Amino acid sequence: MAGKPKLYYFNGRGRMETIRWLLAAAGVEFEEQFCETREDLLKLRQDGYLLFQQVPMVEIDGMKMVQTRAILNYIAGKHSLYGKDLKERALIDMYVEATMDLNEIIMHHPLQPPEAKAKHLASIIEKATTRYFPVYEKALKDHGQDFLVGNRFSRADVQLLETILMAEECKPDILSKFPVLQAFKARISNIPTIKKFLQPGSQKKPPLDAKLLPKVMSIFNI
Ligand SMILES: N[C@@H](CCC(=O)N[C@@H](CS[C@H](CC=O)c1ccccc1)C(=O)NCC(=O)O)C(=O)O
Repeated sequence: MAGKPKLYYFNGRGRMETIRWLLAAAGVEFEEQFCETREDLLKLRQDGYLLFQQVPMVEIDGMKMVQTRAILNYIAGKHSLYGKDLKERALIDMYVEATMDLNEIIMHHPLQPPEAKAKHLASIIEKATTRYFPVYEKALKDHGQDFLVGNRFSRADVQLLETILMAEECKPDILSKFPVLQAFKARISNIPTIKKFLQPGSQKKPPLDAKLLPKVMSIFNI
């Protein structure tokens, strides 16, 4: 039996956070090795650990996996979080590609220059409340089931919850017009593996703060 997955990234959310969420939701314990400096990243490259010279990289089942979506797809498939057939997987893919689009905008907010922050925040709120959340609200309302797809817990539920919480960090009352999503958030947060991940002291990371920003910029030369 292979050991625990090992995650290589900086000590923050970025592109690795959704992978942490999915492993935690699946009840899979994992280890982390943090890139604290650019030298740490360069060493991983020199040691041939990074297929495209980038992180996230996850050592899992004898593989050194890179590319966030590929890693997420593997974990979801391995832990039966990817629907029961091709059509359920197609719907799950549509839902999670959209949550990752919104996540992408939110995760780059701390990297915006000060003069662009207000406009960028407004665009996050506008996209979340007009393009994305109405779709999930309607889907859950129309089928009246507990989960987004196939009346069964899947990565779509995990990734939507992660995105809802990130959006609430941007605007605490962002779900005020989405009562079904409010109930969904409470229900999925109560799933034991997720409830544990939401407890203080878990491997869930805080938002990228001003203190960490210079370190991220130097590690990745941005
Ligand atoms: N397709 C791939 C892309 C993976 C990727 O962009 N990795 C980056 C670090 S994450 C990024 C750092 C700043 O842009 C960040 C950090 C914080 C928030 C958002 C992104 C990297 O390794 N940059 C070194 C280089 O590209 O030379 C995948 O989905 O996995």
